[in-house]
Amino acid sequence: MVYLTRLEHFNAAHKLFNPNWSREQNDAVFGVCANENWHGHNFDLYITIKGEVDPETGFLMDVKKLSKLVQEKVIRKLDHKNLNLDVDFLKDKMCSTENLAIGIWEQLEPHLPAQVKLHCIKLYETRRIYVEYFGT
Ligand SMILES: Nc1nc2c(c(=O)[nH]1)N=C([C@H](O)[C@H](O)COP(=O)(O)OP(=O)(O)OP(=O)(O)O)CN2
Repeated sequence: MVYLTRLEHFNAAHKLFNPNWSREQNDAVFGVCANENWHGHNFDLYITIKGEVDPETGFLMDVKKLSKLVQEKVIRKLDHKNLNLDVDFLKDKMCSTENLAIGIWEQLEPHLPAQVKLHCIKLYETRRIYVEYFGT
């Protein structure tokens, strides 16, 4: 079994805000991240797939094709977007890094070629904050 990782990148705005709570409760729980007028992040997204090496190519999968797929199925929906307002797969969800990582997995996993499995979505919200998701 071999593991292959591709790094992608996107910028997006969001706020952490639970619409079922009062302004005060949101401020108390999320602090500046609940700022009504949004804040932004430069996200780094590490996509790790696993499987066996094809002896004819030496590849698990052509990483350029993986990148194209991630761009098409994930980055296009997120880059330069407002995560609370613009992203169909986050509708009615809290825009945390955890939910974003899970959503990215769900967008990508069904489209991978049969010979590879998705191993991990690792998503950096800031240099110091990241989430790893390994599926259900
Ligand atoms: N479990 C989670 N906790 C927090 C999340 C999250 O997605 N999951 N997100 C946030 C905020 O979005 C926040 O914007 C984090 O950024 P920041 O405070 O800038 O983070 P850093 O600690 O890296 O930066 P400092 O410069 O140290 O403030 C909060 N919590």
